Amino acid sequence: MTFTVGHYLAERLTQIGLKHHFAVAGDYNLILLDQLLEHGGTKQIYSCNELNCSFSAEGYARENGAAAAIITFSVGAISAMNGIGGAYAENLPVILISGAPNTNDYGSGHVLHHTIGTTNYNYQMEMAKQITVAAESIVSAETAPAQIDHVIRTALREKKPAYLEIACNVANLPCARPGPVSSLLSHPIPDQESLNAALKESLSFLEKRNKVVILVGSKLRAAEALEETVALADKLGCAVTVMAASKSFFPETHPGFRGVYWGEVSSPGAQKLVEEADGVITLAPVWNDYSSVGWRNLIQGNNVLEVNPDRVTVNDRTFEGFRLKEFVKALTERAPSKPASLTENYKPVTLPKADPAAPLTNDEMTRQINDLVDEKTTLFAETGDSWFNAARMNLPKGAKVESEMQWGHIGWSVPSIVGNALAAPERRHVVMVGDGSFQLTAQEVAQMVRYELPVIIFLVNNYGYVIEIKIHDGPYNYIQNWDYAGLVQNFNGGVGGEGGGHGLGLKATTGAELAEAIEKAKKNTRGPTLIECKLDREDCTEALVEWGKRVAATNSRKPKVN
Ligand SMILES: C/C(NCc1cnc(C)nc1N)=C(/S)[C@H](O)COP(=O)(O)OP(=O)(O)O
Repeated sequence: MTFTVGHYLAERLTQIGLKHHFAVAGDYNLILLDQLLEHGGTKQIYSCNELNCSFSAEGYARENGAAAAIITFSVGAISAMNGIGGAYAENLPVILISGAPNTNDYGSGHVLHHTIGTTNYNYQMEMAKQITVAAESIVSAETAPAQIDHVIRTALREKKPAYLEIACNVANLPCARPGPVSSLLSHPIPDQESLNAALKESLSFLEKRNKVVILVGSKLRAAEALEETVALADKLGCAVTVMAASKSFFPETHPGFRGVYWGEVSSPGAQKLVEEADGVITLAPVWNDYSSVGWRNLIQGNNVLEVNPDRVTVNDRTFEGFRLKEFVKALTERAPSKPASLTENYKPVTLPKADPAAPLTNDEMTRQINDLVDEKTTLFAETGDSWFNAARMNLPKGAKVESEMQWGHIGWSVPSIVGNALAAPERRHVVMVGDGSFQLTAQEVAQMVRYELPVIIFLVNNYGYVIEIKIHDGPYNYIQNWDYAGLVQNFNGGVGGEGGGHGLGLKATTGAELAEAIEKAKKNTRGPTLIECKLDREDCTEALVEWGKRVAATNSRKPKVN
């Protein structure tokens, strides 16, 4: 078999640990898809559309560390760019690979199908450059190895998406074979002088502090320092809180864990603990308008040691030239013991069991889902009140929560969990998704049927966009109701249809019905189970109401008059 450009790409994707890649066919990428199939190092998984394809790749990268999505030029790529924007926002190295026009068409004056009808096809590359850390157009086999390596190496180092477009008549051209993958995985050697200076300044900061608290942020996983953070917490002996977007990034069974810090909607006691501390170590935080509750609760300033993936800021000095992981390890070696913030034992909030016969409530639904979560569960929390339901859950060690609180594209969770489930078949996959979000990407349940993924979907039917209603209500927040449970039968290929799928659709209007549905879901191991939880529209978390008021006030600030 001649080794081709497409085989080179396939070899590199396999070398960096991918076992799958995601694709939607189009005539610009068919020859490339053939090369990937011929190589066989990664299984080709198909999506219903390119938006879902990019989200499935993003979900795969959350578990596997990296992912690849292959789509067709323009009509496919521009859809996929939404999920790539999300991968950028969420610090996930997804390689977006687009088929591209035949090299003979460049500069020919030809108008090509699927394009915007001009003779310049560069617009896609220009768009991709805005949302990736590296972008290359492959029009020759000779330059392909260097371009492919550059894109993959940069994505892995920066933990951000990258972009390749490959001309459709180049994908099967003969190409040199790649060398060791180590050339793609190396990191710069840390600048020891800067690391020592940052350490010295940080130890001086800590020596002068009494009540020290760690606040774990959502870029900590991309910084690959979750274990190092536990070691730091053990050495300091202090309280540890997490931001909502980093829920599960620190073990909640750890003796120092003290809940979620989210300003005025924090776990009980967490706001006081963080805001009254005289020294807060923030690890890879993302401070945006949502995480700071409309800029009210920003933990920065003289009492903060801020440790970011590429920079440490403390005592009004800032240091760079080393990785967060290296700094945290060095700090742990010399950090003093600071147990003063651990005054009382942590009392996690547990929800009371409701009357099984009573109409289902948001609290009872959350309580039962929390009971379902075990050490091998990955729980996806879709944008909406599901964020707040996940934040208030108590997690066993090993449980994972996935959310998309920076990008916040509703519907992300359904395709994303497809990718995540393929990356970790040994784990249980559960998603909480509202009716509004589900309507954007519902068709990806069909891929759960196709690939026999036993995902448990809690479809939270509160009849509209409740988070938006709480922020700012209007007719635009109300949607057509679907028969969500009934939809699954269609994805099975119809009753007795040729689809032959094992999806299951159930409804729950009481606690008892929900408990029964969950037991059925646990037994349905060859396909998804969608449990439509019917809630009253007004039944949402108090945290959402309080947070929504504050965010609404921030959104309605008057323009500054100069
Ligand atoms: C419409 C929108 N956000 C605006 C929006 C619109 N379009 C995209 C792609 N992403 C977005 N976040 C949001 S959060 C809805 O409340 C989601 O509704 P639902 O899934 O039903 O959840 P809740 O009822 O819990 O809010």
